[in-house]
Amino acid sequence: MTGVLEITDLRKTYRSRRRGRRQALDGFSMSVEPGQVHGFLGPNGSGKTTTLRILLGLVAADSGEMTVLGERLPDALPQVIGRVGALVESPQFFPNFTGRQTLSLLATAGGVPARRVDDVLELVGLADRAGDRVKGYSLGMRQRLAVASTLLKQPQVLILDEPANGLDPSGIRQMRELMRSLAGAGMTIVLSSHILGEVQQLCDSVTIIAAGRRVVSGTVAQVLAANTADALRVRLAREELPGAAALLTAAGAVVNSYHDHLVVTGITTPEWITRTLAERQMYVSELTPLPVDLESVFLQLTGDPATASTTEVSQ
Ligand SMILES: Nc1ncnc2c1ncn2[C@@H]1O[C@H](COP(=O)(O)OP(=O)(O)OP(=O)(O)O)[C@@H](O)[C@H]1O
Repeated sequence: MTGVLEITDLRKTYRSRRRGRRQALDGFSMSVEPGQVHGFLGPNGSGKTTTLRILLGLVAADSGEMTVLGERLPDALPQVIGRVGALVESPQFFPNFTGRQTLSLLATAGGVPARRVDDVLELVGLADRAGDRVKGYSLGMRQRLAVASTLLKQPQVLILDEPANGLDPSGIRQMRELMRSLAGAGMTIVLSSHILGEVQQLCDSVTIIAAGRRVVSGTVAQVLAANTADALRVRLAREELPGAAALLTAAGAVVNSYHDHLVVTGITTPEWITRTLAERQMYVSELTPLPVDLESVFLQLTGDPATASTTEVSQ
């Protein structure tokens, strides 16, 4: 075990009288190298939050091994927790406190020197608004205040569950810049997210989980390269799409139909498509290789229907 964070064969089953037995983690493993921004991705209910809660000692695993910064968890949690910042549940702030008062209170409670408050306000870009009450903050500012609260103790590892959830594009960009500057300063960041385009832009490496098991992990470039599907977008007159889809499918291609085009995979020679359709007097108006992105890889590997509709719209 060499990474900053190592998880091996983690298992967890929830048992409740009302909901019965639910296996949240089924032999899940994950590894994060130092100084990386690591995206932890999976469909709803795949086990992300359970993993993060187990790491932080909020829930007990049934079995498996975990280390953070070389310390074995959960036994060494008291030794390591001071070096780990985490945001797994949205923190509640007093609305009438200012940002600075909020952090000062947390610094005092955590035995952190008061001068650190201004440092973290600067780091998260809230120094100018530190004297304003939290109730006047945007959601993005509150999220950055929450991240600031985890930075007070100068952690080496930051664990964030959906840090960009609910943010508008400018809030997402500010959060991305914050993550980049923290990683640039040497921090290792693990973040779960559903915003796959954002993860692709921000993260160095990813782990994708589905049904409590790891389905893929590696650098973003490796994951994309290993899952390139050679997909081609084929456009024809709309009324010809159903006939063309049937013809290409019968000839051995894998075809997905969209309202104004087809996506064809499993074919390495685009000329074959043009010829096969032209022989039936169907003429292609566009034939374009589709760039593979993390969203399509995620969909392909997890079969997540929630993401499928997003993929369809964006093609
Ligand atoms: N306290 C609990 N009691 C019973 N079942 C639970 C509990 N917490 C989670 N589960 C179940 O465990 C599975 C994994 O849930 P988890 O919250 O870890 O997934 P997730 O990947 O974080 O999902 P989301 O993206 O929706 O937050 C789900 O089937 C969920 O219903």
